Amino acid sequence: MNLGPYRVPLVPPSPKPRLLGFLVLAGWPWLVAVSLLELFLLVEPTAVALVTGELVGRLAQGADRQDASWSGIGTMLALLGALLVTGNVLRSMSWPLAERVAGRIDAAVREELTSRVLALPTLDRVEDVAVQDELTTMRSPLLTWTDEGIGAAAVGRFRAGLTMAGLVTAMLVLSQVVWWWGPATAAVALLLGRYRASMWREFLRVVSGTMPAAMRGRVWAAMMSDHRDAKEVRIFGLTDWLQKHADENTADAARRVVDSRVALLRREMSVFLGWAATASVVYVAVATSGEVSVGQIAATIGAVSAMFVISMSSQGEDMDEVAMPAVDAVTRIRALAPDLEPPPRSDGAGEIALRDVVFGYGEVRVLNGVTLTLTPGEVIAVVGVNGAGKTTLAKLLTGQYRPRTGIVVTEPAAYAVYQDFNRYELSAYENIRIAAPEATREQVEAAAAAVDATKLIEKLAKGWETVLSPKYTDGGDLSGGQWQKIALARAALAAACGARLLVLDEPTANLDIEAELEAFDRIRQVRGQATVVLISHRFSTVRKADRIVVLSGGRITEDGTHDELLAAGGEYARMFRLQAQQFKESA
Ligand SMILES: Nc1ncnc2c1ncn2[C@@H]1O[C@H](COP(=O)(O)OP(=O)(O)OP(=O)(O)O)[C@@H](O)[C@H]1O
Repeated sequence: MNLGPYRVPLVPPSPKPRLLGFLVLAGWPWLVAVSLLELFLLVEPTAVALVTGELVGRLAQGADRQDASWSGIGTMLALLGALLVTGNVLRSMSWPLAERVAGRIDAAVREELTSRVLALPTLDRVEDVAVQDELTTMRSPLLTWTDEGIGAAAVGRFRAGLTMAGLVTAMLVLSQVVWWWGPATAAVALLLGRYRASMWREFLRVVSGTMPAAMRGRVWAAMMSDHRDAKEVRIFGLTDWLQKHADENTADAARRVVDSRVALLRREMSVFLGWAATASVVYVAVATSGEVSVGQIAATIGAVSAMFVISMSSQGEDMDEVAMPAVDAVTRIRALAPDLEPPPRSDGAGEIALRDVVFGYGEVRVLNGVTLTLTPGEVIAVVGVNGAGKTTLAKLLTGQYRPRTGIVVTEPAAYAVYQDFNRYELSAYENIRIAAPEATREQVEAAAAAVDATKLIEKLAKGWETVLSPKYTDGGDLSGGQWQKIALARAALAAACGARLLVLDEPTANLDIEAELEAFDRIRQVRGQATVVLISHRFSTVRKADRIVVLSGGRITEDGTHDELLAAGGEYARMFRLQAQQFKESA
């Protein structure tokens, strides 16, 4: 079934993603600093060659005439010393500075994307597979073995662009002797540099190709030691099986990387030999040209080695290869069209209602014309088989999804406890306070007391301050039911702090029957003015609601009190009797 353009599609990149465009995120002072430093370092080898040539020339002249101009030689020596010292100092700063600039770019990209995702008003956009894919791709280069992201690629590309300045300077020195020597040697340098860059690209492609196997290996290996997986790994005797999979995947990835690295080393040797041959030809040509001074010979030797250093130093294109999918992903996330309409909000009269609401995930329609009006302050239960769309309905009621068609009027002051509520690695106190960060200590403690969670918290190693995770020393690991009490305490706190709509999506599934009934009674007491929507498969609790609706086939098919629905003899009555029968039989 085609549901039409339910989501605003991701717009293809326009204009084309441009790596260098990310540089501005580092800030202009940093860019100027990198530019000046890199330009100096690129020109410095040639400047050293020139000064050396001049120095050697003067020394030779002086030796001939037995009257060396010592002041000129002294100046040249001072200049050479200054160049070498400054060059070495700046060279040691080059890498840290580039890293800093790259880090600033990556941080700015992360910050921007986080705020873009947070700005998406409804959850369906965040849950969109395409958006999640883009976010994963965007983050992935930061996780690869190269540890390089968009920032490093942009800086690399920028530095590669600057190398041309270095090459031109060295070329001019070489051309002083015979004009075409400069361009000819620079052409060879460029070709060899490009060949080397293409070899590295090939290597990176192989490494990227091994990432899935390496990741799989890591996942298998992690399952053997993860405390959550440990119980099944042991009971099913999976250790050897997992180890085999982990080894196979890791070994395969490692072998491909090593083979590729060896091939790369061999090819790099050929580049170096090629350059050695080129340099030899130039040296022989200079030495045999006859009309060249000793100084020019020295300058030529320096310029040739400067060209080699410059052409080999550029890693820019290699980094492009790793980062381009991320650059592409960032461009597409930036192009995410803003939502056309804001999420549903209250009309101010406290009304909460859905009218002819249609909603689906992708092509699959889940709600197919739901109409439901909640009376302020009532406790309404929603029942239905697994997958009927109860949680989906809850997310529409809390404004987290927008209906495809139809109208949702809801209460902005809404709070929900879903089945898969978050278990924050925070203290017990913070785990409850998170529902209303402005709450006072008294309110948090009262909320815990309201759902009978105080005792369990006080028994923890550090009481309220115990981090609720076994990963920490003195951390606490709660049972499923105990965690649900924490989640219910959040709901109680939200109600105490002004929530007008509480959605409880199977919040008591892990509690025993007695605890569940008690929890439900307590929530009723502390909810204040809030309307409560309860989703549950337990009819012992459901029957206590003021009203019950049945969700079936994407619609509300039954609506009434427990007694009314039993008397109607529909699906509710059938489900209720089935559960009641099971209880009788097992009693
Ligand atoms: N984020 C999602 N993306 C795609 N499909 C989804 C998503 N969430 C739910 N669904 C699908 O929508 C349907 C309704 O799911 P929902 O969770 O609303 O049902 P439910 O009535 O709460 O089920 P249960 O009683 O098992 O909790 C299911 O078929 C489910 O697979």
